[in-house]
Amino acid sequence: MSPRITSSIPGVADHPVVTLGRVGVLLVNLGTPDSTDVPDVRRYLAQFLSDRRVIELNPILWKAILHGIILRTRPPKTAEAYRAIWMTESNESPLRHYTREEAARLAERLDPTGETLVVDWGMRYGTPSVGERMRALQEQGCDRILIVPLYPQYSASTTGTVVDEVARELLKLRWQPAIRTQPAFHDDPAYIEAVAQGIEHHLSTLDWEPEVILASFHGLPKRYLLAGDPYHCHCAKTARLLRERLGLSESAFRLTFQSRFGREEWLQPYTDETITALAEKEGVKRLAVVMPGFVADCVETLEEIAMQGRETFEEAGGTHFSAIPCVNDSDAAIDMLEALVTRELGGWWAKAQK
Ligand SMILES: C=CC1=C(C)c2cc3[nH]c(cc4nc(cc5[nH]c(cc1n2)c(C)c5CCC(=O)O)C(CCC(=O)O)=C4C)c(C)c3C=C
Ligand SMILES: [Fe+2]
Ligand SMILES: [Fe+2]
Repeated sequence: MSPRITSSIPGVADHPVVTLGRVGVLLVNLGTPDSTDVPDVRRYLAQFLSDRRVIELNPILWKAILHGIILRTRPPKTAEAYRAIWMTESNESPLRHYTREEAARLAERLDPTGETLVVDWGMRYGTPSVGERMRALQEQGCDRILIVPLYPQYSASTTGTVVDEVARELLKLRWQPAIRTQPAFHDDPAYIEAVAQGIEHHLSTLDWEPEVILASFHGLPKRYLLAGDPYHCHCAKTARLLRERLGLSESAFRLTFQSRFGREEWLQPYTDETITALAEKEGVKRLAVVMPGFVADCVETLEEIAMQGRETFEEAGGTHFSAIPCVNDSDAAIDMLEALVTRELGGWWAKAQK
């Protein structure tokens, strides 16, 4: 057990006593609306799509398009997609549900008493915010915080903006905690193993075998790749490592990109076009899709792929379709997080445990 350093300011009677010496781990995911009501979805999209790491356009022009067109037309459609996948029992989106469960299960594994290490979770957009959870960790005596953006592949539009937000929070503080950030884990054996095991397990529950498996990643404007974003390369490496681990050929396991937004060119090949072409041009009847870029199931996996993707495939002549669940809060996912986090904490946690 760690000896705690207790600090207070002599002579200032009402100064809070701060117990230091704990380590905080903050899992951060993208974000999600608080409900499926159109105003809540609009508020969430407004915050998300105002982020200049996400939309790299002339800010004045984009503000006019966002408020003049997008936030008038998109929220009802997005709200409908969320309604189709909402977890009614806990009244929340799957992304929030699984992110919270991952944090709870990781805490249980690492330090069930919370004596030396506290695991928490937050969202880059919407609630609970990154700043709110960082403050909560500090209030619990965490003077060292590991930030874990839950994106295996690095992109400025996801990982980068989480780190920006953490830095903005630090700007407000006189007494800052020490910060570490979890690097991309797109090629980490623990992550590849968790996804591969998820694929194998899911396929073993089907009474048919896919002819092709698509590894479908969230897309990104091609412009961002050309500007130096490593995301495309990270996705390609993940797909190759998974293909090798599963022992599949390049035509049986293919890399695609989903979730296009706007009119410009995004990373190719596109998932929806590939699904149609596989059925129509290659005569593929049995297709499975895995989405390794998402640690937790969300509107993009459950609605866009599991629902719309199936419809697209069946309309094009396919007969068997299955969307493979993300690692979510499975044992394999917690094994992966435990491996990543303990490695990244290194001496930090060892010190707290002394
Ligand atoms: C230009 C817009 C977008 C970029 C760039 C972008 C990058 C990006 N996003 C994810 C992960 C997720 N995105 C999700 C939803 C979502 N993404 C965009 C747009 C961009 N994403 C929108 C408009 C939406 C909202 C839904 C919709 O209207 O279609 C989600 C799901 C959130 C949930 O609550 O379920 C995730 C996760 C990555 C990994 C990424 C870049 C690599
Ligand atoms: Fe997105
Ligand atoms: Fe989408």
